Amino acid sequence: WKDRGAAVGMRREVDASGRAIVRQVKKGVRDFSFGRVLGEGSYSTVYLATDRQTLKEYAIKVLEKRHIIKEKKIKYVNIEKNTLNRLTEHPGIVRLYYTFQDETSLYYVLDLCNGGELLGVLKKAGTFDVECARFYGAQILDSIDYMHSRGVIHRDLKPENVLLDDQMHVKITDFGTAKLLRDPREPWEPDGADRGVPESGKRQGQEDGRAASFVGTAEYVSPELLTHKSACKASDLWAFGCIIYQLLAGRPPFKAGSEYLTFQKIVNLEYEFPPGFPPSSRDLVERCLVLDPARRLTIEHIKNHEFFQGQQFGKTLWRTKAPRLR
Ligand SMILES: NC(=O)c1nn(CC2CCNCC2)c2c1CCc1cnc(N=C3C=CCC=C3)nc1-2
Repeated sequence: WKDRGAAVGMRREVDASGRAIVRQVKKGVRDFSFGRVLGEGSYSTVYLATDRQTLKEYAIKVLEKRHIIKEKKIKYVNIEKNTLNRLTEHPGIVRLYYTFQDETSLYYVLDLCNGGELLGVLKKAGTFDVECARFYGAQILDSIDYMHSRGVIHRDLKPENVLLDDQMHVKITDFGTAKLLRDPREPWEPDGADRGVPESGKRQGQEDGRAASFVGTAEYVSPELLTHKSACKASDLWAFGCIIYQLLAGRPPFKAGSEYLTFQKIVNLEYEFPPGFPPSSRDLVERCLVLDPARRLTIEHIKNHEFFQGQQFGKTLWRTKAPRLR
């Protein structure tokens, strides 16, 4: 597990002859003071942390080596690190600054998102109006567009994994479930290879004894993942449709008393719009929540949909002030 980020710190020291020197050093756990826990996964804990030298605050994800090895999760740890290393230049993706390790743990030093989860903000507001849903929808879509252009399928997009920074702008996180395409231009892996059960995923056995495939969070899982056991870029756009619906309705479109019943609703496309759901938003959701991934709206079609009329994407979008949440 090669650490990332060459010597990134500068440390003032005095050499043997008493001369002041500046030495380039790798950051390590001693360079940070750790604060409260921001979140816990089945094999990682994320802490608020402050760089003792620069006083800059970060989120540091700590993974326990012994547990990762015992649970055979080394592959997913590397998928997350390789994914974050591919996604370095976008304002809507949590940035990985550097990694280091000690004898017991691996450390990822990441952007801190003080605004918490989009889900928490939505729960407080109840529902978003169209202006807010359009702004947050645009930032999420712009981030998905960048991920896909870099050959990354997130596979577990949901409001809990959409964080907010100090400006209440989107920062997408948790790439332990991601799929890295060998060729970024492909919508999926040609050989359909898609195996693995990372942190927030569930293991789905295969009747024919084939290796288990990854399934994300029940409410946002795409029908193709449930029926064909493989994800493609359009699977993230299914989740996008679920998120837009949830921002405006205050609840996800597919939710039942158990995961199995939720999966049934998804594969049968069993959902309704609440009264008063805005018509152009309804049309967009209906064109994303299409069972056949090949017939789902593409990112370009979504950007040109009436719902996003007048909405800027790219650099302008990220310079726009977040709308006030009513
Ligand atoms: N799994 C991760 O990589 C991760 N997990 N968290 C905290 C989770 C809490 C539950 N919902 C999903 C996120 C983070 C990160 C990335 C890096 C990261 C950066 N900032 C925050 N900030 C938070 C602030 C308040 C509440 C929750 C998170 N959190 C994280």
